[in-house]
Amino acid sequence: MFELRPWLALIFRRPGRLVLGGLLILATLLSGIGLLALSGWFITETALVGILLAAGVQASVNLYVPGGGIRFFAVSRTVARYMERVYNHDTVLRLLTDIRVTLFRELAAANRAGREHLSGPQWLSRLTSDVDALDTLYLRLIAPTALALVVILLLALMAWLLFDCAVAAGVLMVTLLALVIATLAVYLVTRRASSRQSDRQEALRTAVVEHIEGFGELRAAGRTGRHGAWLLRQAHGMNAEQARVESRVGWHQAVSQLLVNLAAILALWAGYELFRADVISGPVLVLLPIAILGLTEVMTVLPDAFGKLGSTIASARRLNRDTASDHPPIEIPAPPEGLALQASDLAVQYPGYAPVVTHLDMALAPGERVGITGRSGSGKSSVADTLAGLLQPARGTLARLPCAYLTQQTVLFDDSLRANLRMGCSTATDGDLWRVLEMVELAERFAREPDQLDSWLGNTGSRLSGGEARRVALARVLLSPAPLLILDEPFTGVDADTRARISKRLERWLDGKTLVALAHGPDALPATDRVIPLG
Ligand SMILES: Nc1ncnc2c1ncn2[C@@H]1O[C@H](COP(=O)(O)OP(=O)(O)OP(=O)(O)O)[C@@H](O)[C@H]1O
Repeated sequence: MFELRPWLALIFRRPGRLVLGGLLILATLLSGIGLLALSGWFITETALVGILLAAGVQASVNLYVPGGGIRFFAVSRTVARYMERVYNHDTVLRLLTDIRVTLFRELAAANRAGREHLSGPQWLSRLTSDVDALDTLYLRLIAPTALALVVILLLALMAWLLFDCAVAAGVLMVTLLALVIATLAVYLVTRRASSRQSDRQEALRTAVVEHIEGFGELRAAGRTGRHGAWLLRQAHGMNAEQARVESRVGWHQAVSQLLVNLAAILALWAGYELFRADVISGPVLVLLPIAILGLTEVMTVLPDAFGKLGSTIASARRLNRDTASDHPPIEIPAPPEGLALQASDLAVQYPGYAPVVTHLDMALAPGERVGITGRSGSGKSSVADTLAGLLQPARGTLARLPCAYLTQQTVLFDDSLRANLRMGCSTATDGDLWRVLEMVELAERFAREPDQLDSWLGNTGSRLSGGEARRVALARVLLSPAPLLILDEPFTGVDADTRARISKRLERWLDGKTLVALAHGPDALPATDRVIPLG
C-alpha cells in the first residue's frame, strides 16, 4: 500500500473534482435504490388493494404520488449516470495526464544510470500498462468503496427510521461484513498472486519482444521452436496464476452477494414481525429489503477491482523504483576562463563495478582537438559518457562548455531525414542540411531519392546501411551550434577512403570548435592536435 502514496497524492490533487464525481455516483446509486424501493412499495400497495377489492372490501390507492416518484427516480438515475460518466471519465483522463507528465518529467531528468537498466519493452510497460493500472485507482477502487460505505450507512439509517434499532444494527453488520469480504478480504487473498502475475506478464512481454527482434538469430541457431515452446510455458504459467486470482475473486464476490441477499431476507423477516404487530404497513415492509438489494449495484464492481489491487501495487512499485529520484540529472559547471574543457583526477566507474578509468586529467583550450584512443573495453565510451554528462564521475572534477555528443551507438528516429537532422539544430535551413549532407558524402544519395530531405529513415534508421546511418548521426551532431563536440567512434562502418575524405572536410567545418574524438586507433579519428591513449 505504501507504494501507492506518491500516486495517491497525485490523484488527490484535485479534491473538488473527486468529491463532485463521487456525489454524482452517489446520486446515480440512490436514484437506482429509490427506484427499486419505491417500485416495490408501489407494486405491493397495488397488489394489496387489489386483493382487498377482490374480497369486496372498500380500498383505494394513490397512483399519482408514487407514480411521480418512480418517474422522478427513473429520470434522475439516467441523468445522474450520464453526467457521472462524462465527468468522471474527464477526471480520469486528467489524472492520466498528471501521471504521464510526472513520469515523463522524471524519466527525462534521469541520467543514463537511471534509465539503462530497463529494456525497451519494460519502458513500454511502464508508460502504458503500469500507468493505466494507476489511473483506475479512483474510479474503480476508491470511489465505489467510499460510496458503498455511504449507502450502507444510509440503509442502516432507513432501517432505523422505518423499522427499529435492532434491524438497523443487523443490516449494518451483515452489509459491512459483505463490504469487507468484497474489498479487504479479496485484496488479502489475491495480493501475492496478483503481484506475481503482473511481474510475470511484464517478463513475458519482454521475452516476446526479444523473440520477435531476435527471430533471425534464433532461426539461424535453429532455436525458434524451443524458444517458442518456452514462451508458451511462460504464458500458461501466467494464465494459471490469473485463473487462481479470478477464482478467489469469484468466490469472494459470491459470498459478499450472498450476505447482501441475507441482509435483505433478514430485513424482510424482521419487517414481517413488525407488520404482524401492526407497527408497519405491508408496502413499507418490502421497501427496505428491496433497497438493500440495490446495494449490489455498487458491490459487484468491488471484488474485481480489489483482486487487481495487488498488481496495481506491483505497477506502482515498478514505477517508483524506475523513476529518477535516485538518479538526479548531472550538472556540469562552465570551465575557467581560457578553457573549453577541464577534467581533473577523473574516475569513471559504474555503480557496483570496479573502476573503468582512474586519474584522468585533461585540459582543452577553445578550438583544440584531442583524440582519445584505447583497445576495446579500455573505457573510451564510458569516458565520453562522463564528459558528456550522462555518467556521474566517481571522483574528480569536470567542467566544460556546452557540448554536442555523438554516442557510440547510432540512434536515429523513425522520422524523415530532415526531422532527424534538425534535432541537431532546430533552426537549420534546407540549405544547411544539404551542406552537412555534402560534408558526410550523403547529399548525392538523398538527392536521388524521390522525397529527398523528406525521405523516411525507418525504425532506428533501418532503411539505411550501417555506414550511412552513422554518417546521418554524425551530420546531426555537426549541425549543432555547441562550441564543444564529443565524437565517439565517428566513422564506425565507414570505409577508409570515405573516412579520409570526410576527415579532411571536417577540418574546415570544425573551424573554431573544440573537439574530443574517441576511437580504438588514430586511423579511425579525424585530424587532431594530440592523442591521449587510455589504459
Ligand atoms: N552499464 C555498464 N555497467 C557496468 N559495466 C559497464 C557498463 N558499460 C560498460 N561497462 C564496462 O566498462 C568497460 C569499458 O566499456 P566501454 O564501452 O567504455 O569501453 P570502450 O573502450 O568504449 O570499448 P569498445 O571500443 O569495445 O566500444 C567494459 O569492461 C564494460 O564491460
